[in-house]
Parts: sequence; C-alpha cells; structure tokens
Amino acid sequence: MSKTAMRASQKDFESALSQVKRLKDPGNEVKLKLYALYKQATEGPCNTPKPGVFDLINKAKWDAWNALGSLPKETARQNYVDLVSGLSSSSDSSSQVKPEADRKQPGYETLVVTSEDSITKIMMNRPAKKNAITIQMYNEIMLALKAASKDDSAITVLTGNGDYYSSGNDLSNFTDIPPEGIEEKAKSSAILLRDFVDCFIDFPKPLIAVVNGPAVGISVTILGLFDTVYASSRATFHTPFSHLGQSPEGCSSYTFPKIMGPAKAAEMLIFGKKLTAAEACAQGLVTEVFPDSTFQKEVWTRLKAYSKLPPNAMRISKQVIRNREKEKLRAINAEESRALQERWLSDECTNAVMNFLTRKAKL
Ligand SMILES: CCCC/C=C/CC(=O)SCCNC(=O)CCNC(=O)[C@H](O)C(C)(C)COP(=O)(O)OP(=O)(O)OC[C@H]1O[C@@H](n2cnc3c(N)ncnc32)[C@H](O)[C@@H]1OP(=O)(O)O
Repeated sequence: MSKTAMRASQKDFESALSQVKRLKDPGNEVKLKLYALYKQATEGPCNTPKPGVFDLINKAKWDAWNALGSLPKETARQNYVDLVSGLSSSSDSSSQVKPEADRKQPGYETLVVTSEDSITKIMMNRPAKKNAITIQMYNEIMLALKAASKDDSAITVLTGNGDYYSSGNDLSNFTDIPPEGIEEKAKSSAILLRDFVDCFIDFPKPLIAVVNGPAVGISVTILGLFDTVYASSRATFHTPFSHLGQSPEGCSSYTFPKIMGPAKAAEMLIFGKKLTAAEACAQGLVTEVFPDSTFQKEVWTRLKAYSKLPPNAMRISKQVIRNREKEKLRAINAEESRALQERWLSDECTNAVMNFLTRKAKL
C-alpha cells in the first residue's frame, strides 16, 4: 500500500469513528463487528486474557476481536471504514426493509441507484475521494437521470455517500489528454459539461438534493437547477472558480444572481466565498437545514410524505415552472461551457490543477 493511501485510510478511519456516533443503533451483531475491527485497527491482534463464561458481554467482544486473528491493522481500518460507509447509506431510511445491496440497480460503478417508496435515489459513491465527479460518474449520473425520468417514481433525489456531498469535478479528469491534444480534451469536456447540465435543465419530475456534507464546484452550481435543496448543518457550499483559473457553470451565472441577488452571487462565483449551510439557506440556495444528527431521518420522512402526493400534478407543476425558462437556461449552459473550454486551456487553470494534483494547494 502506498504512503498516500495509508494516510488517507487513517483520515477516513477518523471520520468513520465520528460518523459511527451519528448512526442509528445497528444492532448487536454489527456493533460487535465494529468493536472487533476498531480494536484490531488500533491495537492489533487480540492480546487480553479471555473473560470468564459468565461475563457474557465481554466474552462476546473478546470472541469477535480474537476471531480476526492476525488481520493487519491497515486492513482492519479499511474494513471498519467500509462497514461504517455501508451502514450510513443504509440508515438513510429506517423503514426500508431490504438491505440496500438487494435493492440497488445494476450497471453503475460510481453510483448507488435505488428506487423505493416512489423515490429514486441516486447516490454518488466515491466516499474515499469525497465523491469527486469523474468522467464515468458524469456519464452514469446522466444515465440514471434519464432512467429516473421514465420510471414510475414520483420524485428523484441526488445525494452523496460518506462525509462529503461532492468535491466537484475530479481534477484528475484534466490529466487524461488524448493523442489529439489538449484542445480536443477541452472541447470534449465542454460537450460533456453541456450535456450533463442539460439533463438537469430538462429533468421532468421534482428533483431534490440531499446535501449530506460539504459541496464544491459543479455540485454546488447545479443546485440552482433543483426544485428543493435540503442540507445537513455540516454542509458547506464552495465555488472556488477563480482560485482554479476557471469560470462558473451549471447555469449558476444566471440562477445564483436570480436566487440570492447579484452582490451575494458575485462573492461566491467570482471571489469563491464559502457559505455555511445556514448562510446558503438565508440566501435562498438551500430550502431547509437540518441538524446533522437527525438529518437523514428528518429528510427521508419528509420526502416519503411528498412522494405520496399525486405524481402527475407534481410533474405538471414542475414543468409549468421550468418550461418558461428552459430555452434561456440551455443557452446560458452553452455559453458557460464555451467560456470554460477556453479557461481549461489557460495557464491559470493548468497551474491550479497541477498545484492540487501535486498537493501544493488545497481549498
Ligand atoms: C466535465 C468537466 C466539468 C468541470 C466543471 C466543474 C468545476 C468544478 O467542480 S471546480 C471544483 C473542483 N474541486 C476542487 O477543487 C476540490 C479539490 N479538493 C480539495 O480541495 C480537497 O480534497 C477537499 C477540500 C475537497 C477535501 O480535503 P480533505 O478533507 O483534506 O481530503 P483530501 O484532500 O485528503 O481528499 C481525499 C482524497 O480525495 C481526493 N479528492 C478530493 N477531491 C478531489 C477532486 N475534486 N479531484 C480529485 N481528487 C479529489 C484527494 O486527492 C484525496 O485523494 P488521495 O490523496 O488519493 O487519498
């Protein structure tokens, strides 16, 4: 394992340790697994005397730890992170009966897509990379939205797995230069961006963002195209385009001034001011903020109630609201994508991306 991967795994482990406190009770069997993996990850193989047969609880804990044998600390740490990550996504809805693995739609590698209770949930699933959006993930989100627009769900939700909603465009997308050269790369990226944002402009049903943690870049800008945005109190909203030598996308050059007024929009889009969830709500980008400790429970209870409303009425209402603006939004999207195509070829952008990839800069 590389040094970087080990460091990242330790960070993920620490974040899983705090995440686990916020989960609903996963039951004794899982709690024992978590205990055993924690002990193995922090202390190595079981090294304490076996408790007596009548000391039932401590004996069960000891058995679970001892059963891990000589599993390396790094592997135990990784298994702990994976287990917590699976638990936090399945705790999204307390009354969902089948485990998520049984309900998830096949064919997606970067997403977990489920449909239940008339809700299609599209969950970005690269928690170790803060759900940074790769080319594959852009394409899979478009596919999932197209499928959701035709399925029998009443509403569609986009959310993230792990501690982040999304850290935006995966900056390593810029490093995969085709033999045709950098200009061709910028052109194909601009087409991908335009097609991606068009899917949100055209989406025909109510679309809800469940912003479970910090959001960066394009994952923030497209929020202006959602019908409702629910945020955890832990979420932040950051569009550091100038820092990255880039310019706004996702129709935010139009939706943000409209939502929050030109002055507040400029502070975000030009100067990269990061908003807290409360600030984003006060400025109209977020519909409602929920305490992080009850976020999943409160949001999914609310969404389940909404999903029982007459679906055709909701669809028509959305279309009446959106249709008036559709052509304008499409034109703005095309213009923003053209501007970015040029930006991606600039020294300002190249240097910012290289600084991140060589870890000279972080937001
Ligand atoms: C079709 C093209 C459309 C283009 C349009 C979109 C524009 C944008 O979206 S611009 C926004 C781009 N995003 C960023 O600039 C964010 C960059 N990331 C960061 O600054 C930090 O990673 C972040 C503050 C989000 C989190 O910091 P930490 O909590 O300290 O975590 P790490 O930095 O250790 O991250 C863990 C792991 O994930 C990788 N990562 C995170 N975000 C990205 C990203 N956007 N692109 C690529 N990789 C990302 C990070 O490198 C770490 O990887 P490892 O080191 O391999 O563990």
